[in-house]
Amino acid sequence: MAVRVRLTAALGRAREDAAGRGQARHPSSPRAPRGLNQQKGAASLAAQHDSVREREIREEQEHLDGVYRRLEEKIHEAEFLMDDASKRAQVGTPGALAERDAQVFRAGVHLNKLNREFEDFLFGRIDLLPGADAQRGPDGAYTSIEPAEGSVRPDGTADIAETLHVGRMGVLDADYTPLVIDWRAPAAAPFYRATPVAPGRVVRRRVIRSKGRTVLGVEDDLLRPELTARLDGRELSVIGDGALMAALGRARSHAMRDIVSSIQAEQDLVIRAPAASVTEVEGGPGTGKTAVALHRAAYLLYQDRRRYAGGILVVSPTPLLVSYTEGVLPSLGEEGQVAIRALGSLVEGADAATYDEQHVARVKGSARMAKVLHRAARSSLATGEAPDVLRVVAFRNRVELDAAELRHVRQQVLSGTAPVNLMRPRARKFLLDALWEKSGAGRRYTDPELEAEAREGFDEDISSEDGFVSFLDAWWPELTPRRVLASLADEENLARIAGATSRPARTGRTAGQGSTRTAGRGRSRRLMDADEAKAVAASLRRLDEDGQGPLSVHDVALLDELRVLLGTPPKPRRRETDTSYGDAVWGDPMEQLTGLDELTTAADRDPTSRRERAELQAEERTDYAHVIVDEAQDLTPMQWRMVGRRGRHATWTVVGDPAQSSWPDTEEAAEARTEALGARPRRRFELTVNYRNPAEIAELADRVLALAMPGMAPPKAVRSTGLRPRFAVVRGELGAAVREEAERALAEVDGTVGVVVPMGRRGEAREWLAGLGDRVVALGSLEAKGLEYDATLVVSPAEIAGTTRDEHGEGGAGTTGGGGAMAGLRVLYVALTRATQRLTVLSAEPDLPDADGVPELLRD
Ligand SMILES: Nc1ncnc2c1ncn2[C@@H]1O[C@H](COP(=O)(O)OP(=O)(O)OP(=O)(O)O)[C@@H](O)[C@H]1O
Repeated sequence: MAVRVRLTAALGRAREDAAGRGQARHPSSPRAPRGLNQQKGAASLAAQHDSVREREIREEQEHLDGVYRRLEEKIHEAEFLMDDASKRAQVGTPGALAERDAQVFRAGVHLNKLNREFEDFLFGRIDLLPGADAQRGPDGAYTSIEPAEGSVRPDGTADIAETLHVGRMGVLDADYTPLVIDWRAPAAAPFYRATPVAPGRVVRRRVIRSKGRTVLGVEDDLLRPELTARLDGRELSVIGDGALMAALGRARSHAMRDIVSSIQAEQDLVIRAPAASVTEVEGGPGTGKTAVALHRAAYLLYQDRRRYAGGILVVSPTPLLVSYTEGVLPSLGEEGQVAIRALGSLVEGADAATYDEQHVARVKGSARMAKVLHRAARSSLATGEAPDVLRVVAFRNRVELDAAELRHVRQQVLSGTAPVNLMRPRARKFLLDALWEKSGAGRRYTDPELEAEAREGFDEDISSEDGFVSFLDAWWPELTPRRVLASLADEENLARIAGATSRPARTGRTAGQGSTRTAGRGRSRRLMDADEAKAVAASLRRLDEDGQGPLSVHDVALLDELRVLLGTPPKPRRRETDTSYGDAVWGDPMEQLTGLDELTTAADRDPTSRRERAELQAEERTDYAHVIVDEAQDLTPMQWRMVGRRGRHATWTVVGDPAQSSWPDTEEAAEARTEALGARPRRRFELTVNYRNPAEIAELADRVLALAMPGMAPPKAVRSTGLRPRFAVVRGELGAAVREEAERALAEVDGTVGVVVPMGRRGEAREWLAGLGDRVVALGSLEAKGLEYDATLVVSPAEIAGTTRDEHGEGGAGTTGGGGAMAGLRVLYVALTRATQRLTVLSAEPDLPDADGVPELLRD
């Protein structure tokens, strides 16, 4: 007989083993001191539990064995298809080759998927009441969300009508009954969405833990605890402590895991939101924004592979976050069509990981830089190297344009709006006009037709003169973004272009508005003050005059802006028609195949299409079908412009948390974001539960939130560990104290330890921690974004927040006052919310710790 115990109505869950392991989370069933008889009773109950648990695991194992038998059949089928396809290749007619290519491709994709060893291929199950109608969907499951009338009898009993197993991909039995439903299929939605308040047809939700082909355990949630439900005549049993808590309690590694088996209802709504226009998601630290964004990418590909063949771009703030998250999509069975890029790597050839000092970053990221670069692009032609006289021979006479005349011609050319490099034909034409005028030849003709003929000859003669061609090359050279950026390392040049004076420049929106005057005329509107120009120019001296050298993350957005301002020769646009097979459109079919390198497709043998495909890939790097922006609160206006260009025709998912923004000028960034996303309609979602931090850590972080964003509601921490944050004070040398606390944290947790230091101390911190192993990492405060560790050591909150004087170059976050001070507190908030288990705060003198070591900023 199955054992069934009802637990709190509030939780709406029942646990078979409430007498034992489940009690810590269910205060309504406290562990009472037990007498001997009670203990005996408990022992026999426990034995029963164990046998029910074993039986349930055995049943799931049988199901999993059946699934693998079916998968093996499919693998044999795929191998047969591959074999057959390679024989067709020997026939050699174009029709046979095309057919073979399609077959190779389909079989390869299939084989590749099936061969992938998922740790938990099958992870879920739902037991359902009969549906309100008897309709079945394409995956063989009933489509109705609501139960049929009368499915629950008046005495509170009901029969389970359908059991669905949920996994990483769908598997149908030979007779088309669903053995496993893909987690993204509509039929799997109730697995994530059902709650005790709105259970729909779901009576029991089960998470199955397996490794390879072995089922290790099951965890159940009872969604309708008031029912006595039977499956095949036997009462439904309920096992385990709950999958979510089990997942959250696991030690962390340096790679994010997928959450496919425990996605929560509010997260599922975001993942499955229709991809129309812009989906905006806000939520505090640890609410699963990054996880949800990545699962959404997998969901969108599943829903509409053809549409998203144009690529999905995930924009991440740092390379660290890219490498932390990049395993999630492959674990969900999706690779190839999703590019995860750090902001510093969005431009081809750039791979920036260096950070500018905050006051420099603030100027480089600001929208006024667009104006500065516009002027720079146009004034870069007028360098000292440009020739200042043009001499040609026309009608056997010498014709000459002097410096003033050439300047006039350049201004005329630049009055157009095209990108500078694309104005070269216009420059050529205006030069010829000026030479014709100067030669006086036009005045000799009264007949316009004759004049036009003579002019045509004149243009041809002059244009083919070597002297004219080399003049044009030197006078209107092709400019590269890197070179123009490097030209701003010259402080005088930058100050002139930016109209810099010693008076402070107006920041934000107003700074660049209203003026049409150009730097070339020397009366330009002021876009920077003298100090700003000096600091920005100095930061660019890392580059040589060709712009080669280490770029900062903020330089990359400037390069992208210049790329557009300067222009590149247009490429022929074409869509990916020659790589489509049947219903699906894919990148390169051969990339999907496993162990089949010896086979080539007809497309591969054709050099033209190979080139076209390479061009297509290059083109796709700047134009995606869907753009996902993670940590969106941190994009500067210039970065929004850069990202916006990559999704001009895209749908968007934008996730972020204003309370974690390290950008001081939030209004300016909001405007840039609006501009990047255009007038597309927005759909907003909020995530409210913090899955990362235990309540004890969240509570401390909330104090900083109250300072940084007064009135903002923090997310609710889902669990509590009873471990309060530790406060320590540096007594001697900072490095020794950091090392000691890091060692202590390493001893306390099994997984990772993150040591968050002010940006300027990154280098030192790595040395302090040398030799402690790869479980511990040192991070600058801005690098901690999005990451998490089992234990975190936060070093000098005041210095991280920038509330102390910055003596370390890149140091504190908010040294520029006003918005900068608030931004600094938000950076501290990020640092304090990285720990999944333990947090230590190490204070130095500027933190003004009290007798308990609690720094001033973190006191109540
Ligand atoms: N439904 C879930 N089941 C299991 N784990 C979850 C779930 N949702 C989130 N998590 C875990 O919570 C942690 C935080 O998730 P994530 O990093 O996506 O949050 P975030 O909102 O992006 O945080 P931040 O804003 O601080 O970067 C991760 O370890 C993630 O795996």
